[in-house]
This record gives sequence, C-alpha cells and structure tokens, in this order.
Amino acid sequence: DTGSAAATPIDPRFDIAYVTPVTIGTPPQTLQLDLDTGSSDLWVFSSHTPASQVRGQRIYAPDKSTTSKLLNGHTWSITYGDGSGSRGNVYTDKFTIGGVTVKSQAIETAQQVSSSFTTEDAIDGLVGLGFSTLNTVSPNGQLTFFDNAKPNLDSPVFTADLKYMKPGTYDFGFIDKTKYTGEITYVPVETDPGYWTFTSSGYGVGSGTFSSSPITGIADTGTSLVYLPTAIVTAYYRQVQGATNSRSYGGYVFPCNSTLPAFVFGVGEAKFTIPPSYMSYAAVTDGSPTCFGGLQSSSGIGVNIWGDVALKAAFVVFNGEEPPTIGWANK
Ligand SMILES: CSC[C@H](NC(=O)[C@H](Cc1ccccc1)OC(=O)N1CCC(N)CC1)C(=O)N[C@@H](CC1CCCCC1)[C@@H](O)Cn1ccccc1=O
Repeated sequence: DTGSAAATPIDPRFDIAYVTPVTIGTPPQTLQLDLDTGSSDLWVFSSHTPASQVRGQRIYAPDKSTTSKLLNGHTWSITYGDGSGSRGNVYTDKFTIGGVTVKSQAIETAQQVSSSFTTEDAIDGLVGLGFSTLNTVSPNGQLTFFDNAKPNLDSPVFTADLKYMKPGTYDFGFIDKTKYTGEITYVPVETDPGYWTFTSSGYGVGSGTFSSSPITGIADTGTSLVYLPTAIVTAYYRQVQGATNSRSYGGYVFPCNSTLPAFVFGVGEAKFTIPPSYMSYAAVTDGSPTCFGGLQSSSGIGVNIWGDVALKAAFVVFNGEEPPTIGWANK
C-alpha cells in the first residue's frame, strides 16, 4: 500500500494547525482530522458528543456504519500540552487516509471535549501518529493507524511535507523524491516514552555563528510553534528590536514591523533554515501591531518541541523500521 493526503492549514491567517480528510466506516463518513505525531489516540467528534459541545464539527456516527463494533468496556481520556482534552468510548471500524485502509482501527468517540475543541470548528478530531505506547485506551491500549497500516505499506514510513500558509501533504508507505532536494539525513529516535524524540546538532541565529550543541526534542506535527531552551530563545530575541517576553501574552512578542533573523537548526551535518516569515507567527490579536513569535521557551513544558514552524521548513521522514529513525531533508 501507499497513500497521500493533503495537510491543509485550518486558518488562512496563520498556520495554527493542519487538517487531513479521512473516511470512517461503511458507507464512508468523511471527517477532517489533525494528524499529531505528539500523541497516539485517534479520536473523533461523534454522535455521542453532547450537542452543546459540538459547533460545526463533522461527527462520526458508529450506528450509521455497518462495519462498526463497540469495543466493550473500553474508555479513553487525554489531556494535551495546551490543556485541551477529551474522553469517551471506543469502537473499531474501517479507517482510510489517502487510500490507505485499516480494516479494524480503534476509533475513540468523544463523550466529552474541552471548550477549545468545541470552539475550533475546523478540527473534527485527531489521528495520533506517536508510538502506540502513549495510547490512553483502558483496559487495553490500542494501536495507532500507522502501526496498524505498517505491515501492508510498501515501506514502513510516513512523511510530512507541511507548508507555510498553503496545503502540504502526508504520504504513507513511500518517500516521494520530488518533494525534497539533496540527501535525507537520518538520526536515531528515542521511543521512550513514545514521542518521535531525536537530537538536533545545534542552532544559529540569522547569519551568526552556528552553535554545535545537542538539543533533544520531539518532532510534533500537532504543535504550532517551536519550543526550545531559554538560552537559545533569548539569544534569538536579542537580535529583534523591541522584543519582550510578555507575561500577558504568554511568550515572546515584538513589533510586527521588526526585522527578524532566520533561525537555523542542525540535524547531523545538515542545516535547516526557518525563514523570518515563519518566525513571526501571528499578530497577538487581529490587526494588532504586536506579533507573537514562532519560537518560544520550552522551560514551562519539560520537553523541547519542534512543531509546525520548524517542520514546514523541511521534508520529514518518520521511519517506522526497527529501530525507528527520523529523516530530515531540505526542499
Ligand atoms: C506545547 S504543546 C501545545 C500544543 N498545542 C498547540 O500547539 C496549539 C495547537 C492548536 C491550538 C488551537 C487550535 C488548534 C490547534 O496551539 C498553541 O498552543 N499555540 C498556537 C497559537 C499561539 N498563539 C499559542 C500557542 C499541544 O498541546 N499539542 C498537542 C496536539 C494538539 C492539541 C490541541 C489540538 C490540536 C493538536 C500535542 O502534540 C502536544 N503534546 C506533545 C507531547 C506531549 C504531550 C502533548 O500534548
């Protein structure tokens, strides 16, 4: 098997998240889900989600699918880094992304979603693409779509080609040579506790010297920004006129008309440049002259996160062979 599906930004003004069309059940029900390498639950808004918590999202109705089966006595509950969360019951059903089908995928139906999910009408749920050890279904943890699909994929990989303010693609089962330039640099992945954790070889601010120092973090398609150690973040914003670490806005902000340096990060011998346009994430509120930075400190999180701001500067291969590795290429 091989497959390919679009990853479309949910907001035309800034890349807060990307959604991908999937089909569930028989006849197929189409939902727009956020593929998240930072978690491992596949959950959806459903006919079991209270109407008061659904605001425009598409829902999965297991009772309308001839191939759905309730996974008796199984429940799930998840809380994300940004404090959002959801919980509910579990079915198995036919699940397809970009033409790759898993006949019996655990579909976690929401009985409750937090307010930030209710207000985000462009996201109908998540497809966790982290390692299945992170799955929250109890009493028996379930496998991710990738783990279920892997044995039937031509190659046990999926790739992310996210783009700045336009649709990119997720490919499953193959590496599309037309999507990158030069060589792919592969580095080891630490699978404990279950993220795509790898070690970057260092960073540089703009045209400044490159600092070769290991930065261990996770490649996370479900996180909008890049979160790195405070020393790196302060070194970056020292080069930005008028930048301050705002308590009220919860991070580094600066005048939107500031000149921003690029941010360079290393993977092995390779270098990747996040252009200034990606580093100015968004105006703090619509029309404000104050902008929120695409690079923020990880000190409050406990893990460094290479989110979409970094991922869209590269072509990334999530290699599910044993042992797993992650590959980065310029594009
Ligand atoms: C520092 S982990 C914060 C991160 N959530 C974000 O990145 C959200 C994404 C978002 C926000 C609003 C609408 C849509 C999407 O966006 C912001 O938080 N932003 C962007 C806008 C900025 N103004 C403020 C900062 C996060 O929990 N990701 C998790 C997946 C997310 C959850 C929310 C829905 C979309 C998918 C996940 O991979 C993060 N994970 C990673 C490792 C361990 C646990 C864990 O849970």
